[in-house]
Amino acid sequence: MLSISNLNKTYFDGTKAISNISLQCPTGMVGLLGPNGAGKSTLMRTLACLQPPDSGSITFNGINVLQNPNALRSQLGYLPQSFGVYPHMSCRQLLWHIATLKKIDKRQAAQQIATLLSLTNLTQVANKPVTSYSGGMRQRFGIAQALLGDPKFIILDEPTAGLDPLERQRLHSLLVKISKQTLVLLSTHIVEDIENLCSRAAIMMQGKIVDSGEIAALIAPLSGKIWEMDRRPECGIVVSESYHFGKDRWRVYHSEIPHTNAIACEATLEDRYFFQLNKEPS
Ligand SMILES: Nc1ncnc2c1ncn2[C@@H]1O[C@H](COP(=O)(O)OP(=O)(O)OP(=O)(O)O)[C@@H](O)[C@H]1O
Repeated sequence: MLSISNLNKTYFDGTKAISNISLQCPTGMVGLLGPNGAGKSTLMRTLACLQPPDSGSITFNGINVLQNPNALRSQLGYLPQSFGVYPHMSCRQLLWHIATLKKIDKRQAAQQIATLLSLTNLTQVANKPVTSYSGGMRQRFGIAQALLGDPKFIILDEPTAGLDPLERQRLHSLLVKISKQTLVLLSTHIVEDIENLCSRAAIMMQGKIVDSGEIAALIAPLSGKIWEMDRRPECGIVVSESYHFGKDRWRVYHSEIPHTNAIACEATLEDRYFFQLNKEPS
């Protein structure tokens, strides 16, 4: 269980990136949703012990993370939004280097590296420098290094960025499997991925958690009140305006049918997220 209490972080220029955040995350996959600049990466970097908060506390399975960051680091896998790699080192060499830093026993490291290369579909190119990789291949290397050492807490900041649909699907299957015994904190702008993969989610805006919990419970207040229309509605609250086959499509929140042509829809996490975005002052 990850437990965050009253966490605050203000940068030197006065930006309050995290504002009194409290959150409980049990084992499983937890989604972190929020618009650009909401503070998601700041929160994840803080949880990964890469920057200290100004105040607050973090515990993971009984470890006081801020007092004992090394105890967390040995159980942590972290994929940042962007990362650098040593030039000229191959993917395999880099994974061995990281395995050494994580103090993984040599036999276990050999086994894990072979498995992770296969799971991330990098075995064929494992001896090429990571700097020569395409964006998606590089991202898959990032995922492999995050999973090295069998971590009990995995933080993934936009893990599917740059992945083609097949690789994205492979990663999803892997994450669902891993999260049966591991806490996976997943931040992505693809709301559908969070709805499909996670049992719980937290919505973050302007440095604050505005709602969190089981995804079914987050969506429940919109249930039976979401309608889809091909024209701008005259009543109700517009949740989102999008396109399908190039044609306008509005999703509307209203307690009763807003127009004879409106189609009743199952409420989604995306509806819930847009509903929240519309409520918050920007
Ligand atoms: N090192 C820094 N110094 C000053 N301000 C920062 C720093 N890092 C982030 N910020 C600011 O903190 C706020 C939160 O940024 P953060 O990167 O955590 O948001 P985010 O939710 O991850 O955004 P995105 O979805 O765009 O990645 C933003 O206003 C950002 O400009």
